[in-house]
Amino acid sequence: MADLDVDVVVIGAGPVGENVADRAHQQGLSAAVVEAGLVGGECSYYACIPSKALLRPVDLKAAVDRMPGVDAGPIDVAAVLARRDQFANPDDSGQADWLSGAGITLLRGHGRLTGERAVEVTHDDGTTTSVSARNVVVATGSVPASPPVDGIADVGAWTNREATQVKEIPSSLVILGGGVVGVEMATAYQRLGARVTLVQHGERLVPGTEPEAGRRVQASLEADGVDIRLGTSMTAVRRDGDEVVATLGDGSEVRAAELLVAAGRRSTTDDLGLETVGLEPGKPLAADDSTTVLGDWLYAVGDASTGAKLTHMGKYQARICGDVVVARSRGEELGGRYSKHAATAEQTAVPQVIFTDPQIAAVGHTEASARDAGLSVRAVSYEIGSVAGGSLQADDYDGFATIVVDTEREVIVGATFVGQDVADMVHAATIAVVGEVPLSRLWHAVPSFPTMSEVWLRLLEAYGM
Ligand SMILES: Cc1cc2nc3c(=O)[nH]c(=O)nc-3n(C[C@H](O)[C@H](O)[C@H](O)COP(=O)(O)OP(=O)(O)OC[C@H]3O[C@@H](n4cnc5c(N)ncnc54)[C@H](O)[C@@H]3O)c2cc1C
Ligand SMILES: NC(=O)c1ccc[n+]([C@@H]2O[C@H](COP(=O)([O-])OP(=O)(O)OC[C@H]3O[C@@H](n4cnc5c(N)ncnc54)[C@H](O)[C@@H]3O)[C@@H](O)[C@H]2O)c1
Repeated sequence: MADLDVDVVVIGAGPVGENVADRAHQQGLSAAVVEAGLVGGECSYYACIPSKALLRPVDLKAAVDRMPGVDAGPIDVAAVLARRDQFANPDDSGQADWLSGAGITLLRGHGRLTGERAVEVTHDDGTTTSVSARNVVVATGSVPASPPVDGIADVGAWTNREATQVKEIPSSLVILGGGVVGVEMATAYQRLGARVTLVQHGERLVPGTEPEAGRRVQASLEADGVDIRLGTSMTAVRRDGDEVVATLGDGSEVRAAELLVAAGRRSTTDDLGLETVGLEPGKPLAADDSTTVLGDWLYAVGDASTGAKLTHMGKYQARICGDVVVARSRGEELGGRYSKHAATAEQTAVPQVIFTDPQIAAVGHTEASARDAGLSVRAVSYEIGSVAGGSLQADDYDGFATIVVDTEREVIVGATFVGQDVADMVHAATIAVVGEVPLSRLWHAVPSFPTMSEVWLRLLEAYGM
């Protein structure tokens, strides 16, 4: 007999795990979540929330500085860090209270599968709780990947945790990785007073985006004074007194007070008992569109899975997963594409906002990824500064929009917006992509004057409407 028997046990109470439990519980199932660290996961304390709390003030100051007649004054770094603490104080009692208030059992400890529909939780004091559950959901998130750099384990390198919880901005920072974390943290730290060097082994920053987006962010970071080293890897790193000394592939050395490793993330599936159910530990769990991994009982969502490593996509998978578990518990058939039981947007319309200056807000395909997927596409671009709303938003507005049009169906399969304050513009594109709205109908979606959304009209005209 297990110590606890529930309909659903979720391993990992990050934003994604919490949402699965809530969705299933709200529809009448009993649910428990197992959490080894903080309820709320990486996103709340060490990732999305604190990083954006560091970025919003520097973004706002840059916008004000671009506007004649208003004066932002210098940044009060201590006040910025204090406000960050209000958002991301690593105390999870509020989130734990929310779970218990919602009627979801919280088991603090490390969860492992011990066989089909069976989980054991090892608590901090070494005691264990056995849980039997009709459904087991893996929502264990991810940890930073460690690139193969000699000496990296011995220099006290920062991960996203130290970077987002920092108490004092270091005089200098070398960042390994020019992906999303790398460019966001380069923006924040350079503008909060550190001298930043960014090392990226590819030829461009944020490689998954339209190439011009990476170039604009690079130009802006360089204008801020960030030293960007593209096309070179870090090969070795050592401490020399108070400094870290990084050796790059071209033989050059970079010295800085701290090193931040931002070289991607690895799904946390290595110590999860996956071998007890015939799965290989240490890899992202491959789930189908219904988020199912095995049979009708094992599911994977969020960063632990092969899906997009983004909070909003994980929470979308969580809603799908909760509804699938509920449907199966009621003996109902699962619906198809675009039902509540299929995470179809994972294949067609993943949105992401990168909070650099300029911001990059994109959804669906880039031109290159659409061609790689075998689509016949035409991409058109337009400078946002050339529409009245853009020129009013900022002098010399630096930014553009691109739409990728499937020429056979005449629908948009991807869009990218780059520039100041474009974050919220991407959702209109997400609706157009998911809705497969024909261009002939989009022509009647009239953007208000004078807003930056008028770029939609110019894009359609550029396409030939
Ligand atoms: C610096 C940074 C900034 C980011 N900014 C954004 C952003 O702006 N927008 C965005 O959409 N995404 C952002 N992301 C990505 C986002 O943080 C992740 O996609 C999101 O946290 C994934 O949620 P999750 O619940 O799957 O995993 P996590 O948040 O990692 O939570 C997993 C939880 O599972 C627990 N756990 C793991 N193993 C076990 C176990 N065996 N037993 C019990 N508990 C366990 C962990 O302690 C953790 O609390 C950012 C990431 C980083 C690193
Ligand atoms: N605003 C957001 O949505 C947001 C913000 C931060 C992070 N995230 C998510 O968190 C995840 C992790 O972000 P990330 O930036 O760590 O990963 P990433 O995969 O976006 O970027 C890692 C980068 O590091 C580079 N790299 C890897 N090894 C290297 C080496 N040895 N030397 C030099 N460069 C090297 C890669 O070329 C790559 O560009 C991503 O999935 C991202 O989407 C999202």
